[in-house]
Amino acid sequence: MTPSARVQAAVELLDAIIASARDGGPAADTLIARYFKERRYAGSRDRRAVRDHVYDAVRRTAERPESGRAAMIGLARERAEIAVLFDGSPHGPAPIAPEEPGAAGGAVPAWLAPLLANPVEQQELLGRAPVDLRVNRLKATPDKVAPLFPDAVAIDGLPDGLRLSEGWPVEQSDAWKQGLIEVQDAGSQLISAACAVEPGMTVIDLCAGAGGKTLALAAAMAGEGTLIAADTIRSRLARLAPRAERAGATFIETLLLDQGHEAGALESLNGRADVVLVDAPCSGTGTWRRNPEARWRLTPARLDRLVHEQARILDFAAPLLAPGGALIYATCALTDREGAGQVRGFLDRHHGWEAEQIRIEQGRDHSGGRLLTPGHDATDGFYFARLRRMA
Ligand SMILES: C[S@@+](CC[C@H](N)C(=O)[O-])C[C@H]1O[C@@H](n2cnc3c(N)ncnc32)[C@H](O)[C@@H]1O
Repeated sequence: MTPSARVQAAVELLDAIIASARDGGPAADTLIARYFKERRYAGSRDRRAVRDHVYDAVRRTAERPESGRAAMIGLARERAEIAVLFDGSPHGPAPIAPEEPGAAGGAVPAWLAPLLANPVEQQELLGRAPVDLRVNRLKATPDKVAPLFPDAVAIDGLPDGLRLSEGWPVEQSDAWKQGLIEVQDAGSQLISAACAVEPGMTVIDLCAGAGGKTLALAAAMAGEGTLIAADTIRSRLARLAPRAERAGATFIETLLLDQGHEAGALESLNGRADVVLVDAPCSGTGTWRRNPEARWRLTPARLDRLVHEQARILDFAAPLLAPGGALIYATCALTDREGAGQVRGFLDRHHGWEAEQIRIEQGRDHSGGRLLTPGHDATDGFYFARLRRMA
């Protein structure tokens, strides 16, 4: 592919990503993989260059653009080496007309910026994310794993954490294939640590997804006790089984919940859990480093729906706790409505509960919980709180 043809390919991909963001379709990574599957003539350097163009354009554009071409023209207006590739050559993009609009630059959509928690460094939400590993204590120790990754550096506050540079192909390593390590952002690892689970406990990961945090909880429990991973989406829970197998965490039980009827399926667990983790579905504002087009998907109406669902999940989680047990509420969103506001609402609705101090050094105290941000902590952004059911 010529350099101009790569820009045109980025324009076409951006059109698909914009439509998918508008219509709730697949993520950008999936669309890029599909695009190249149908274009076998593109070599690995072409693919990398097109992908870089696409993500550079997505990162610099806060609001969903009119078109892929507008998104790329916005980038070209900042980068002369891209602008010259709009040259009208075969397979390349047509020259940019003098008045032709380009997408405006920015980090956070205008409607959303005032809703982010005050300490959040908004410009830093779109930086490059490193690859963080968690050593799986069920199969390995940091001493055994660290020499396998000589470039890795330690992560403050996480004895089992190791950090590699962006794009490291961890899943091709023997250590990953053997289940000695998991790829897990340091923020997620800190949330699992804040759960403070111990061997022998009864623990419920209520929004387990494919089990990223469940596996960290399993390792902290040393494989002893009861660990239940629940979710409403069958395909997500199904992805946990092979991961648990690889990690040697076969004591995990899964529970598929019926959306809107969760309390019935959970009834037999009422009053039994020492720890319940609610890693709630959210706007994902803390993960834009990895999914920058997520900000093109979010709308005020979708945010309202998420806030309502988070409160509902907290309400059916509460009865599961034994007296003295802890409900950990976590969200990779950085809006106060999804974080501090949910905790305040929960404490207003439920008596006999208190927000506990979280004893980790990373992050900042924020309205009864803890805030992690890419700018302050070099992790994905999270808000989390520990709510104790008083004995
Ligand atoms: C932020 S993701 C969880 C990520 C996961 N804990 C991890 O560490 O990889 C939120 C999850 O909540 C699930 N979810 C949404 N509504 C739910 C509900 N009413 N009850 C349980 N899970 C729900 C979603 O399917 C999604 O998998």
